[in-house]
Amino acid sequence: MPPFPSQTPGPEEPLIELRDVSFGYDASRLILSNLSLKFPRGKVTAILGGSGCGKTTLMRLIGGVHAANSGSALFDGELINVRDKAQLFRLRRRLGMLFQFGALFTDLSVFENVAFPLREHTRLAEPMIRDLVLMKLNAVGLRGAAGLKISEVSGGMARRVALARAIVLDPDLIMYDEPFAGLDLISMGVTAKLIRTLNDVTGCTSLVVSHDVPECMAISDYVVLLATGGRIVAHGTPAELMASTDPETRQFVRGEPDGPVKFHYPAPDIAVDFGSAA
Ligand SMILES: Nc1ncnc2c1ncn2[C@@H]1O[C@H](COP(=O)(O)OP(=O)(O)OP(=O)(O)O)[C@@H](O)[C@H]1O
Repeated sequence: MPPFPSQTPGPEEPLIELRDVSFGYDASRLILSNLSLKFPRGKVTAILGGSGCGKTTLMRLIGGVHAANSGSALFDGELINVRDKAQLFRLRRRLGMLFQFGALFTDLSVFENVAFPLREHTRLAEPMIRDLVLMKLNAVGLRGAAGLKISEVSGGMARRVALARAIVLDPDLIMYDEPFAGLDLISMGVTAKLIRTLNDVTGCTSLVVSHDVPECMAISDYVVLLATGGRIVAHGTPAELMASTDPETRQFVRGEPDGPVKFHYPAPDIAVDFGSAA
C-alpha cells in the first residue's frame, strides 16, 4: 500500500506524523502495531473503524497522554515526548480537543465554559476575553446563548459550545472524538458543517474519529479506515474509498452486517453448544 495520503497535498510536511508506532496499555496486548500515518496540514482527516480498534488511543498518543512503546509521534516535525512537561504544555496550547461527551462544566454558563481555556492559558484582559469568547460563540451560532447555563441548553447546542471552547485558543490541530454521537440528524448535520467550515476558515488541521460513515465522507478530505491492532485497511479520499472494490472496505463504508468482518464472535459449532452434534 502506498504511504498515506495517496495524493500528496503539496510540498509541505504533515502536521502530525506517526512513524511505525506500536502501543499497548499493558505488555500482554498491543492496541496499535507498527502504525505509520501522516495527517496533512489544513485538511480534515477522518479515522473510521470498528469499536476497540484503537482510534481514541491514537488521539491520546498525539495528545501526549501516553507514550508509544516503540516508534515515534511527531507534531509539526517535533518528536512528542510525554516526559517533557514544558513541551507538552506548549503543544497542548496548539491543540483543541472535542471530547465524546463535551466535558463541559455544567454549573458554569456557556460564556464561562468557552472562556475557561483563555483564563487558564493566557493573561488576557477581561474585555479581550469577552470579545474572543463572543467571536467564537458567534462562529458556532450561539452568541445569543452566552448567558445560559449548560444545563439549560440542548445536546446539540452543548456540542457547539464544546466546539467554541475547542477553538478559542486558535489551535493548529483540532481532534474530534465522536463529534456526532448522540445527536439528532439536524444537529449532526450542523456539527459536520461546522467542522468543515472552521477547518477552512481558520486554516487548522482537523482529525475526526467517528463511527458515522456518511457524515465523515461528506466533510473529509481524507479517510483512514482502521481495523483491530491499528491495521490500516484502506486510506484515500472519500470518493476513492466509496469506489473501492476491496470487500473489507466495501463492507465498512456501506455498513453491511456481514462480510470479511464477521457478525459472530468466534464460537464452537452451534450444534456442539446445543448438544445436538452427532
Ligand atoms: N485506559 C485503558 N486501559 C486499558 N485498556 C484500554 C484503555 N483504554 C482503552 N483500552 C482498550 O484499548 C482498545 C482500544 O480502545 P480505543 O478506545 O482506543 O478504541 P476505539 O477504536 O476508540 O473504540 P470506540 O470506537 O469503541 O470508542 C480497547 O480494547 C480498549 O478496551
